[in-house]
Amino acid sequence: MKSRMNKEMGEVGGSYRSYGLRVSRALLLLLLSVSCWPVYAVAAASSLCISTCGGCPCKSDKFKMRLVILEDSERVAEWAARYIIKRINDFSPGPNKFFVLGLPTGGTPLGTYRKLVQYHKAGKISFKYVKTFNMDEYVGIPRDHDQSYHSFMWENFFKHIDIDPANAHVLDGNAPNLETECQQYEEKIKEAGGIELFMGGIGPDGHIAFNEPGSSLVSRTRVKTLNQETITANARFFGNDMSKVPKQALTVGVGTVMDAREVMVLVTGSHKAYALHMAIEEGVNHMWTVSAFQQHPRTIMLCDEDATLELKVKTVKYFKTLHDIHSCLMDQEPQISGQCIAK
Ligand SMILES: N[C@@H]1[C@@H](O)[C@H](O)[C@@H](COP(=O)(O)O)O[C@@H]1O
Repeated sequence: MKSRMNKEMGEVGGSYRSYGLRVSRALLLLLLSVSCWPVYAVAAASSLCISTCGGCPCKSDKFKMRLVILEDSERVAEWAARYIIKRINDFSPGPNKFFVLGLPTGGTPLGTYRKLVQYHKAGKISFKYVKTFNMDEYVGIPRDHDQSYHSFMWENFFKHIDIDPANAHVLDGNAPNLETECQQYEEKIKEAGGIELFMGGIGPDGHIAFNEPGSSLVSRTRVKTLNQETITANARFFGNDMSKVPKQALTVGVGTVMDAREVMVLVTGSHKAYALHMAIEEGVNHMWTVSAFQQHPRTIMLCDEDATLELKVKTVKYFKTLHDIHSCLMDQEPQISGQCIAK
């Protein structure tokens, strides 16, 4: 009887509480709708403000995957370089606090490396207290081969900046024991404190690093046999002679990249458009390994207009609006196009 009374009292109390809750929720909504008005003016939808920021004033740094669309590859390179610089400088690295940066090779990040070198020469960024870990390396070609990823990184980036070569890590594709090399690479990343920002590129089949279609989405650094599409795509670097393209590589796993605190994937050109569609608009799928980053808490997919050709107009519009709002409200990234439309 007593317990029934208590229950009834509880229910009555509950209804008072839920009435109170409803009132405070209404007040909160009223407050949000007043303080969010610049966002509403742009987004024309209150749900956008709440789903992207978790509520105004949009200062949360927790995102789902973001897609930043810029006009062309030149702007992508500029944006990526400035973003890296901002992240390193905000981190304030020092002798006891190294910024750990993951890096890719390939044609796509070349422009970003060029810009980083320019900014370094202009005194805007130092790599003295930065440790880098590259994504991958071919197996079996000499380290000083002009197409090894060691040579690529040295020629295009490391030799132009003030990084201590001992802090610039690239997997050794000629190690006596390749499995041990891969295990030790994982340990070195851990010892360095994990990767703060991992920049990546993708192949036309949506692979990240050398995690070819069908790779496990929780894979770690390992030896990988390359598939025909990747060998064909990379033949351009070997005088278009497929027989000269290495057939195996060492690569960080999808899981290794997923462990990074932040990931930024560069995607440029119409030949990557289908991969971008699979990465953004379809579900997580090990046949398109880059799609795994839909489940990473802090991933930026940075692309040019050409790479969006296979996306729905609605998707492009949604992310473009979101990007403008974020750039403006977060003041967290470089403003390339300049104008903050929400202010
Ligand atoms: N292992 C590399 C990847 O890390 C790179 O992302 C991809 C795309 O290269 P590109 O940027 O030249 O298209 O090529 C290779 O497969």
